[in-house]
Amino acid sequence: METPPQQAQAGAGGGWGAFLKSIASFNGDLSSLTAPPFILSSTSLTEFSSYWCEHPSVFAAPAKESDPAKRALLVLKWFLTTLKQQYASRSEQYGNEKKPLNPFLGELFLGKWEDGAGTTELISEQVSHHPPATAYNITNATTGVRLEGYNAQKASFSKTINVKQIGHAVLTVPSSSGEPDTYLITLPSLHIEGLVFGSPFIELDGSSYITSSNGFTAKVDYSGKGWLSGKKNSLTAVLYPTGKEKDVLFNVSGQWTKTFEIHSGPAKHNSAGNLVELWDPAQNPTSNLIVAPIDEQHPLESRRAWNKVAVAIAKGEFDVVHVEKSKIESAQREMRIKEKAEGRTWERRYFTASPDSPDPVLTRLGPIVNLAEHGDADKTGGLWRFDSQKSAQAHSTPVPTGDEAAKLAKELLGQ
Ligand SMILES: CC(C)CCC[C@@H](C)[C@H]1CC[C@H]2[C@@H]3CC=C4C[C@@H](O)CC[C@]4(C)[C@H]3CC[C@]12C
Repeated sequence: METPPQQAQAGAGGGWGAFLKSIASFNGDLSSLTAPPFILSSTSLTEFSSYWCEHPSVFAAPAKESDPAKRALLVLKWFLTTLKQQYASRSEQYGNEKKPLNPFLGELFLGKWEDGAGTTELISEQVSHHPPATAYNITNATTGVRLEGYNAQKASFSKTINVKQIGHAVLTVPSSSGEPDTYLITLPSLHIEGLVFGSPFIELDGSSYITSSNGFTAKVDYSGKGWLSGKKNSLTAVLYPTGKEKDVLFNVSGQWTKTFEIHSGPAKHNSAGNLVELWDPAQNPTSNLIVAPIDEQHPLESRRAWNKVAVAIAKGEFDVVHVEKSKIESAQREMRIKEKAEGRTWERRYFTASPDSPDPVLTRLGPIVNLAEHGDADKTGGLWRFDSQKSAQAHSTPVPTGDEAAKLAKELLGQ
């Protein structure tokens, strides 16, 4: 169905070669990259928020653990299990990484998981377009475990595409003994491998952190092929009481695409005797996200809004792709001009940008993981927080149908 890279390279007059040249001189805004057709995905970045919770029971598990250090370990374990979905699922599914659709302001992706963990609700919204930023909120109804966060990307070119993630996530774990735990999570940097061969895939770089209000910090180090372990997608992680990096309580090692092992104590003592757990994604199938059928969705929901583009991509009709994308882009441009003239801004449906006052979570935990108090708000269009009042309002408002839906689709998406 899709044109393999080699063919496209040979057939389309050096489409891939021209693309490689163009990225060598681009400005850092990934959404401005014009990629050759075969690398286009019909999935929008707003959908990527679901990667945080493809194992809802692992997500919710910390709520049932009474020991604070073990709770922090379960949070670290959950975070590590999400990496495979986040960063390798497209290459595993299609044979290579693809260029996702660039969401429009106000784009929504809504869904839920129903499984052994009960109901877990996903809300994802494009909260900024210049710069592009996506915010999400995921709540497990049974335990009250809740993740919220937002992210943007800053890319640079040096040998390949290097992506720094801007933004962070906050996990709240209710506890039976008083105050809920708050975990502040930072995001890894990544780069694209395999570019010159026309089969791009992701490798993670550097470190990321999880630090908690109950006094534990986890540091995760990423490395690829030809570095330390020599295997691609490698990771090591340590969990320690905040400020005492030498007092390693647990350590993790393995590959984020394959298996990883958790041992108690520092890595130098690792043996079968202190193995706490081995995580094998092959033994832990992901839970299926339930999304409303397209004709029952809100006109701004991702799969409904991009449906014509997605169909055209699947058929390989790239002139139609271009026409349909342009309709959305120009309707959006006009909407922004209109808003400006009327002195208003687009009302986000589920999130609100915090005012300039210091954010309580970032003030308390940010310094431990090198995150600024203002959350790099200038690079994400704001410091975005889930707004439960707005959400309640959205939940009680019926999804527009008929003429009302048609009017919205026309005005906002040019459809
Ligand atoms: C495929 C090549 C040629 C084109 C470049 C595509 C770029 C725009 C793609 C490739 C991989 C993508 C990343 C893959 C995974 C994630 C994790 C998710 O939680 C936030 C978005 C983020 C960080 C994506 C941002 C966009 C991204 C960097």
